[in-house]
Amino acid sequence: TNEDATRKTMEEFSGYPTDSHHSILSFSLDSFSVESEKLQGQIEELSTLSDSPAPSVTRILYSEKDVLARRFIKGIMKQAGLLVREDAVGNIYGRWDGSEQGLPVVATGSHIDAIPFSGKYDGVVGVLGAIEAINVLRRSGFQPRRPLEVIMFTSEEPTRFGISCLGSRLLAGSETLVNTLKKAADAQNVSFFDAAKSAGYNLSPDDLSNLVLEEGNYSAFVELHIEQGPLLEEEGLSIGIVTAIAAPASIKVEFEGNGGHAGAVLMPKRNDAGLAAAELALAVERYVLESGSIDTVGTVGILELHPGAINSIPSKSHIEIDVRDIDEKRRNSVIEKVHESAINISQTRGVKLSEFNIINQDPPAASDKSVIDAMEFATKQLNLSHKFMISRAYHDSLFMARKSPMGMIFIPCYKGYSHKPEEYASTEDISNGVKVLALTLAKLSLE
Ligand SMILES: NC(=O)N[C@@H](O)C(=O)O
Ligand SMILES: [Mn+2]
Ligand SMILES: [Mn+2]
Repeated sequence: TNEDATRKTMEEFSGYPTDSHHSILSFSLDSFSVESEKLQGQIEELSTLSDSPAPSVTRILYSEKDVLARRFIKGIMKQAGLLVREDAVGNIYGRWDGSEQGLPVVATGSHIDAIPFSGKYDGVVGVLGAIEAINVLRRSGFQPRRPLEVIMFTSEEPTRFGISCLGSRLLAGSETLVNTLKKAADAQNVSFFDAAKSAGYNLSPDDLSNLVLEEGNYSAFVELHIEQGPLLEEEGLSIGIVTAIAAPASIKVEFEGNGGHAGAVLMPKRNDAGLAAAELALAVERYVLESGSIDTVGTVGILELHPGAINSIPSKSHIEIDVRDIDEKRRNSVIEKVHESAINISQTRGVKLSEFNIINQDPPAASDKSVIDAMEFATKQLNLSHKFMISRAYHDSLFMARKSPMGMIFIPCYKGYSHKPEEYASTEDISNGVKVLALTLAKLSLE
């Protein structure tokens, strides 16, 4: 019965027979105390390591602020008694060894990089909250059987080199990515390897290939994250148990026309690369809306014109398109239509389609039943309201799912805001998330 399962877990949990279980049960969970003020202080302190003014946060991969933030995280991991190490690309690991050596590890983690002018909580709650979850378990006298590990992944955000989930993708193994990184450069034309070097990561392409995780290295991976949507708040629920992560794709497109004088060149004579980009952006919206499902979303987050002068017809345009859906086939058919459109637009407007490059086209990921069960068990033990839901944002979990049973825990955030300074999650909601994560890790560590 469920009662026996709970009693069995609590027995394993505390290592004491449960004939006097009443106090142990209440003790165990009651002793689950999150130092929420301290945690909030850490979130605030980390948010000051930013290249944009408060309340916004901007923290780009391998920037000076990123290096300071990494040092900050390693310090807090050490304070939590974790064994800290880093890999070649700067994924940072904090381990708490289990009572049984050599068993596959239960891991948790997220990211601390932040896109331009975003908020304090995206990713950060899943790193600082994970370290606090370890502290919660230590304070309650728990002893892990399988080792527990907190991971801070390098560059979940695609800001600097246009590649999302760079650190976790490499752990999942991607020779395509290794080859892409060999020639990758940022907007200032700094190469990936030079940027890494400037941050203290002296690595070679081989180092990247060698990062791939061995099968079975992790027995489970759980990521705590703000929902980045409004549902939990709207429905007054504390916890979201994520069952699947939508499939993201990103495309880079460039058009080239022959530009010219905004006054002197008459409309019939123009090959305007700017209008080509604008027309394609609207086509993205049209195809997404015509997909027949609310789950299909499309965004043109970058649209740049060259030379970028009011009185000069754009001779070049660069746009970046983000298309997502929980249904991979439906998403891919949108991408095909967008590609056809780009070709048609280039022909009708007499501009050259100089680039149509699909940077990534990732499959969706499903959470694993064993991890979902552990998250549901924890949420119920803590008497927290919850729902099962999908993640429309992508996360490092999308790639960890390729190497380990995966699950995610969502907490509500203010009006579902994210990727903007108004992003906010309450101390109470964060604490609930930390407790659910702690109990989930404990259960998975004993299994
Ligand atoms: N979680 C999150 O914000 N991930 C982003 O990088 C995204 O664009 O989904
Ligand atoms: Mn994000
Ligand atoms: Mn994130």
